[in-house]
Order: sequence, then structure tokens, then C-alpha cells
Amino acid sequence: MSLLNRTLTAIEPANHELAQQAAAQLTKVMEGDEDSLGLLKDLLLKYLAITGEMHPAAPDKCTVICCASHGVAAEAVSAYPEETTLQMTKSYLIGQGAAANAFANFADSEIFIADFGIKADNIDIPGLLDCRIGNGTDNIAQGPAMSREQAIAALEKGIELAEKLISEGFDCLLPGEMGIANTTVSAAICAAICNKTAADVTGRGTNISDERLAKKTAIVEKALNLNQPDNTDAIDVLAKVGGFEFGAIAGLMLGFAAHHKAVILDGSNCAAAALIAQDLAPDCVDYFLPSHRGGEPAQTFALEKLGLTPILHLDLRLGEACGSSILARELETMLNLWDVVSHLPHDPVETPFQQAYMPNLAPKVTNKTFDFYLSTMQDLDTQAMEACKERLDNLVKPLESLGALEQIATEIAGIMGDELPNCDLDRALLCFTSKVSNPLQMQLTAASSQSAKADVTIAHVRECLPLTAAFDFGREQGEFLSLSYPLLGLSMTEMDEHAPFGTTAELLRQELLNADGSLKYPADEFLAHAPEAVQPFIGAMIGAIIAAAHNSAFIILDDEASEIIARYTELLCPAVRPYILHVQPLLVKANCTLPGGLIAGLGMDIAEAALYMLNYMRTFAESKVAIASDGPGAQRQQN
Ligand SMILES: Cc1cc2ncn([C@H]3O[C@H](COP(=O)(O)O)[C@@H](O)[C@H]3O)c2cc1C
Ligand SMILES: O=C(O)c1cccnc1
Repeated sequence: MSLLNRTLTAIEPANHELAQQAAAQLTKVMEGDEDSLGLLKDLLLKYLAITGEMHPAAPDKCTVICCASHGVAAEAVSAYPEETTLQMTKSYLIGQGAAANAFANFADSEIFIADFGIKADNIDIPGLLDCRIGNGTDNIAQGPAMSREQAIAALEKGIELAEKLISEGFDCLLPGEMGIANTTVSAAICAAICNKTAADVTGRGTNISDERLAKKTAIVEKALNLNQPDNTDAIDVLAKVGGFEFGAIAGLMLGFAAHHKAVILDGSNCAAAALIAQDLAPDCVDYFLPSHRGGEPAQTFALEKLGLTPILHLDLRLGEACGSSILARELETMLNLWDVVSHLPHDPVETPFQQAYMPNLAPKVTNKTFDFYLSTMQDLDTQAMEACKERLDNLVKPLESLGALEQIATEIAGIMGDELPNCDLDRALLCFTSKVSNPLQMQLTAASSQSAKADVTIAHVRECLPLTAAFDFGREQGEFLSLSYPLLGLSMTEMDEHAPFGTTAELLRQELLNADGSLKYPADEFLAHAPEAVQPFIGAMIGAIIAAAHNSAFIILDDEASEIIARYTELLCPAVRPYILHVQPLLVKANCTLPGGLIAGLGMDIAEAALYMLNYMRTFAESKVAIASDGPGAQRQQN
């Protein structure tokens, strides 16, 4: 039997029975409130099913960047010249300043770079894995990309590489790719397999102009009409409108799935490869963890066909395993949380929290205190922000292809007055709570903060005191923590410790938001409409936000209740706006209703990823890579 057929036959469903047992156990330890974890629960259970172990170790990860050239690049469908593929391949291994390097570093994943058919003679790059199938594919606008034999060879070279990596001990794959013009190819693959039109699936790739997008869409249509890929045969689709790296990534995915190992998907190109793998062995999807939704329309259709829902929405358009690296960190957080709540004997639950108690005293604040904070709020350092933005525009990636991460990095630069803030900013979580603390909540907070490397302060809010007392308490905590911790997570636990997670948020949502999620009241009215019991929490949260922003901390919101209060605080005091990171549901759509730091921890990791990008990536000039010749990048990039 061929390697491909042997692999396809070896792929079996993941261990769903074990996942069911784990789900029952999770229900028990979470006291029936496990759905508060939202999609993070699914992530955890899916990973347990993949490994077939109740408490697997954190995965050993490998990032594999598959490089290949595309004949269709001759049609000018990309913003960058065809040579970029070879130049970037060099930069992964020589300068090591590409996004793939920065994010592999962030995720503690070992990086491998493989040549599956870059168009060039005598490639001699130290460390490059030679998996060549050809000297670039043929132009799909003029005929098939490759022969059927080459398509099978691409799949098998991917499987061989998977087996090599697995034999070296890796058990989680983060695939990535580099191949100028390959979003034309992934659009065509997706249109063929998902039965969509060229207009449905074609996107801007490397940030091309409207004019080029129209041309690219016509090329996708032409390639489909001319080659007539058979959508009941993924190998035919791969041969006719595919590319070597798509076959290779599909092969890697199949190889990992056959060995019960996880694959974390990245962007649209990964999703197109996953469609090929799914068609060849439908059960392999059990081993795929989605990470982010990016900018290419093809990805949406592909994920739908795969039945996968990503949680990260960072507007990434790159494909160098950036989104998957962030998800890999979150997976580890969930595995740790699972171990902690399961009371594993080797993992004693410690709650080394600072405790702060609201004094039973008349408040020290007056209206003047509030005015003082508002009138002396620091402006962001626009010079640092501009320098940071200029650096971002010139890092070796298409303009703005790292979406929300670029905005976050610029914001942090402005807050810190430093165009290049370092990566390991100290982190704290300030969690407001009622007098008694729910032990499960505290355990979950301990687990989340352990993964997030955040020091926790549990701040006990007293009711029955004037609102100004709560404001003053929050202000003091925010002021104190923001002196030592540039990243400050803010959370509040349920007011009623016996209520299910998310109860307070639901109450606030009902009272303070319109049905469409917008704010219902003006700034000076909302407090009067808030449920009385929540008012002290609101006061404390407003105090903490204003004082922390005043001290130039980057505030990372956790639960939905904190999110709603922060949005009203922004209305009350627009100057705090740039200091606040709204994590869920803007950047993370996990439907997680659990307070206590899990989402803030993920937000801190997203901020850290942004800083890794800024610190570890090199510019076009430093990397000797050609800049854009079309789209907005052509105006802003220099080398
Ligand atoms: C410097 C640079 C780094 C990249 N890293 C990934 N891509 C991404 O962009 C390309 C696909 O977009 P299109 O179809 O528009 O050419 C691929 O190489 C993909 O991996 C890059 C592109 C460039 C220019
Ligand atoms: O989503 C992707 O994989 C992608 C998007 C744009 C450019 N390159 C890759």
C-alpha cells in the first residue's frame, strides 16, 4: 500500500468516549457550571479526545513553514514580486526576523522551514529542509498547476515530514506557508471544494488594490473554468488549481492525525489545505483545532465546511502560524486549568493572592478627586506611536497583515512612551469580589493567573457604604497596582457567590444595554439604572480604571460585567479609552461567561504576542526582502 493510502487508512476518530468522561468530570468539578467556559471547554475536551489521555502533558509544538512558488504569480495577483518567496525563506533561517520566528518564539514552538518547490536554481540555505517536488507550479490561469503524480508526491512528502517530526517527539503541529500568489490558489481550492464562485472566495491577500482584486477574481474564475477541478476528488483539485505547499500541509495534517496528534490551523491557506485533508479522510478533522478568523473570505467557507469555529478574531492576514501560536498558549492555559480543578495530587492548588479589604470608613473622595484624575490624565505619546507604526509598516509582512496586534502594539507604545516596549511586561489581575469568596471561583482564578503569570489581588468590596467609598477603594487599588504592573487585568466575581457564573453580567446586560448590545443610557444616568447591589462594584471598577489609566497602565478587561462597566466609564471619561483593551467579544469570541481572569489572561497573551511581533521581527531592509508594488503597502514600505 502507498504511504498515502496507509496513512488515510490509519486515521480514526479521536477518543470521543474519553472526552465524554472528561466532560462528566468537568461538570462535577465545575459544579454544573462548565458551560461558562464556552468554546474554551470545547478546546480542552477536543484536545483530550485527540490525545486519548485524561491529563495530557503540555504539547511539544513544532511550527512548520512550507515554502513553494506559484506559476500564477505571473498574472500579477499579489502585491509582492515572485522572488519574495525565496527571500522570505532565507529570512526565516538566516536573519530569523520573520513573523513565523517571532510567533514560534512566543509560543515556545520549534520552527522548521521546508522547500516544497521554490522557483530557483541551486538553493543553498543552511537548515532548509529539502522536500522539493518541482521548480514552482505551472500557471493555473493557463492549465493545471501540476500533474496528479506531483499532487500525490506533495501529500506524501508532507506525511514523511510529519512522521519525522513525530519520531522526534513533537505532538502538536502549527503549519504555516510562504508562497507569493498562494491566496489566489487557496481561493480556487476553496471555491472548488465548497462550491462557491470566484467572487465569493477571492480576497485581498497581501493587501492588494481594488484594481488588482478585480483582476485576481477574474483569474480565479478563469482557473476554475479552464481546469474544471473535480470536487469529488481532492487530489484532482490539488493538481489542477493547487500548489505544492497545499499538498504538503494537507499531508502533514494527515500524518499528525494518523498518529493521534493535534494540528492547530492558522489562516485561509491552512484552511484550504485542511479541506483537501478532510476530503481524503473526513475523520482527520477530529485532530484540527481552529485558531483565528482572518481577512480572506475563503477561510469562512472553508471553516464552515470543516465544522470548526475559531475563537480569535484578530484580523490577521498572514499565514505564518501567528494565530495558531496564540491559540497554542491558550490550549496550555486550559490544560493547566483542568489539572488544577481536578485536584491532581502533583499540582497542589495554591491561592497566593493579595487580599485587600475596603475600609469601613467615610470616603476620602470628593468631586474634586474625580476632576483631578480627569484633568491630569496623560495624553498618549504620539511620537512613540508614530515611530512604532512606521516600524510596523516596514516589518517583513504585508502592510497591516497583523491586524489587531499592530493596533495593540502601537497603543502600548503610546501608553509607555516607548516606541519599542519590551516583551515581558509585569502583569497583575485585580479582581473585585463580595465579602465571601466562592472556593471554585478562587481555584479557577488561581489556575488562570498561574498560566497568565499574573499576580492577583482580591479586593473585597463592602456594600452599604456611600458609592464614593467604593470608588475610593477601587481608585486606591488601581493606583497602587499600576505603579508596579504595566499590564493590569480587571475582573469582578459574582455578587452572589452561589449564583452561576455570568449572572451579574446578565443583570447588567438587561438593565444597561439595548437589545443590540449598545449602551442604553448617557454617562450621567446609567448608575441610577444599575441594580443597587451592583452599584458598589461599579464604583470600585470606575475608580480602578481611572486611576490605572492615570498611571499609564494598559487595562485588560476580563468578564462581561467588567466590560459593560468599562464601556460606561469610557463614556464618562473618554480619555481612558486608549488605555483599555476590550478582549471579549471583540478579539475573542469564546462565549466564556466565567469571571476571575481567564479571558484577561488571554488578553495579556494577545498583548504579549503583539510585543513579540514588534521586538523580534525585522524590517524589509534588514531582511533584504522586496517591498510591495501595489496597494497601500507600495506607498508606505521602504527598503
Ligand atoms: C513579506 C511577506 C511575508 C509573508 N508571510 C506570509 N505571507 C503571505 O502572503 C502570501 C499570499 O498572499 P498573495 O496571494 O497576495 O501573494 C503568501 O506568501 C502568504 O504566506 C507573506 C507575504 C509577504 C509579501
Ligand atoms: O489567511 C491566510 O492564510 C493569508 C492571508 C493573507 C495572506 N496570506 C495568507
